[in-house]
Order: sequence, then structure tokens, then C-alpha cells
Amino acid sequence: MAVNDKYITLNDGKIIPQLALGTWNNVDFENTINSVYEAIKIGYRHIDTAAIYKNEEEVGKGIKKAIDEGIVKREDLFVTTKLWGTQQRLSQQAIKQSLERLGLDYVDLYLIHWPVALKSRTIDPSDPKNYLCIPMKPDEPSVRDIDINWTFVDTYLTLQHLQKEGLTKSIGVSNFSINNLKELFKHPLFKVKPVVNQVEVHPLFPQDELIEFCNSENIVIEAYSPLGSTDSPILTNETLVSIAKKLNIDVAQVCISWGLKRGYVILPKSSKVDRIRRNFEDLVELSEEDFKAVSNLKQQYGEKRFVIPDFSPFKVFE
Ligand SMILES: NC(=O)C1=CN([C@@H]2O[C@H](COP(=O)(O)OP(=O)(O)OC[C@H]3O[C@@H](n4cnc5c(N)ncnc54)[C@H](OP(=O)(O)O)[C@@H]3O)[C@@H](O)[C@H]2O)C=CC1
Repeated sequence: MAVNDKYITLNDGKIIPQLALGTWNNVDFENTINSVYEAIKIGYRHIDTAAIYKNEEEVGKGIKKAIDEGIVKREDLFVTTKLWGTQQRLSQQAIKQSLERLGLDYVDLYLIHWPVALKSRTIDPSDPKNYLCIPMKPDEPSVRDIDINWTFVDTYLTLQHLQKEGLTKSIGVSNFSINNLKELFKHPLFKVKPVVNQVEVHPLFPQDELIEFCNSENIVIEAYSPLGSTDSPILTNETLVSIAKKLNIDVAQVCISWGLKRGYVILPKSSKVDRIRRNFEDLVELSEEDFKAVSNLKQQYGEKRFVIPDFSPFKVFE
């Protein structure tokens, strides 16, 4: 089996392609249509989006084009979207809106994006993408308006119903700490375990403890920002550059190959078709020596997390 062609079985029995296309931060929305379409043509079967990325329409158009051209069937694709904090009280409305934007009858996976409920705000009629009543960037100060009377546990209980209604095949969480998961598990109405926890994971932030906990609970880790996100210092790291040179691939593909070997789902993003192709086709089974060298980077350079939105006073990651 090729390195890029593996599936993982989730705790609800569904299967998930291990390698996905991430779609965050592609500021050229039209380009997203083409990126998604080309990715599916290349062989990607798993697309990751979110309401806050404001690209669900374009992701949906890319998917539709590929389906219309007979490149793929809907049932062979795995599509994930996420619930933003301003809609945590309104998850049924939110998922229906996401489905409408995506042009789909169901998503394969619906995630609580962050364990933080935010107050919703007034729609800005001048912004056609402002359907969530949220600013473009999650770290803008105006999103720090925490809804203290609603918790991620309340939200998760409503997600269990969305799955029953068939709006999503599976449900999961994102950016949940071990403490967040433990808090969720102890609620008396908690019945359906999240199938995944989507969190930041890359060579400078390997998340060993969280991965071990999630493995013990049969929750699959999905590694976001696996290349260290935008303008990543990881891509110029000298150890990684020398491994990449030796293997005649990009540093990005060393990081992806390392993540695949660690056994979780991995979501690299690119808006450039040649990179999307190389991030899928130029993957390798890393030797033990190279695998260890990448795993040791954290000791050498120290831990570094790149995605840190300010939801204060709520303490994420604790
Ligand atoms: N649940 C959550 O809270 C979060 C989820 N995510 C998900 O994870 C996905 C991936 O994370 P993201 O933060 O986007 O970052 P990634 O770690 O995937 O890095 C993306 C960056 O790497 C560049 N890149 C991609 N491939 C290559 C290559 N072969 N050579 C050189 N540079 C390359 C991209 O540039 P270019 O586009 O120009 O190619 C982009 O700047 C997101 O798109 C999203 O789907 C991300 C963050 C938070």
C-alpha cells in the first residue's frame, strides 16, 4: 500500500483517509475551488475546512466539479467542517448553513473548532462573507467575547443529535486538552465518544502526552499545521533541510512522512497545485534514523506552538 493511501478506522467504525488537504488561510477564495478540485484529481480523498475559514462555498464548488466530472463519488470523499464559537448554542442551524454552503447533504465529520463558546454578534451587511458575524481572523480582539453561560460540554451534547439526524456521519473535537476531554466524559448525558481530536502537531510540537491520552481513549489525533503553519521556521530547519536533500524531497514532505509514520491523520495545506501534488506523491517511508532525527528536534530547538488565538480569560490548552 502506498504511503499516501492509508485509512484509519475511527471508534464509531467509519474509516478516514490518513492524509487530507487543509484549506485554512487561502486568501484567494477562487483559488480554493481549483486547489480542492486539483487535489481530488491528484488522489486526495479527505478535505478539511471550517465555517470560520469562510471558504465552504469554494471547497464545495471544487468538490462538485470533481464529482460532476466523474473523478470521484461523494461517498468516496471524506469532508470535515467545524463549528465556530459564535454558533455553539446553534449547532443545528450552523451545520445546516455549512451544508448549504458546501452544497452537500451531509459531512463526514463535524468538529467543535475550539472548546470556547463566544457571544454571537451583529451581521455586517457590507461583508458578503460575514455570515457568522465574526471577523476574518480568529485572533482579532472582537472575538474575545466569551459566552460564560454556555460550555463546550453543552455544545457537544447537541452534536450527538446532529449525528443522529444524519447531518454528519461522525462527531469530534478540536483543540481539546486532556482536561477538556475528561470534563466532557464525566457528563451524565455524554454518550458518543469524539472520533478525533484535531490539534496542532509537528516536529517542534509533537504533543506526545495528548497523543498518548487520546490513543488510550481510542480517539484519533488529527495533526493540524503539520508544517508549522504560514511562514514556518520548520521549513528552513537545517536538520530537516539535510534530510530532505538526502531524500530528494521538500522539507514539507519530510514533515508529512514523519506524521504518517507516527500513525495519525495529517492535514497539510497548500494553495499551490505543484506543492499539493508533491505533498501527496513525494512521500516516503522514513528510515528509523531519519525518523529519530525528526523526533529529536524538540529537544534540540525547544517546543514551539504556532496557533495561539487569544480567547482570554478562557485558558485554552489547559
Ligand atoms: N482546528 C484548528 O484549529 C486548525 C486547523 N487547521 C487545519 O490544518 C490545516 C493545515 O494547517 P496550516 O496552519 O494551514 O499550516 P501547514 O502546516 O499545513 O502549512 C501551510 C503553509 O506551508 C506552505 N507549504 C505547503 N506545502 C509546502 C511545500 N511543499 N513547500 C513549502 N511550503 C509549503 C503553505 O504555503 P502555500 O499555500 O503558499 O503553498 C502554507 O504557507 C489548515 O489548512 C486547516 O485545514 C489549521 C490550524 C488550526
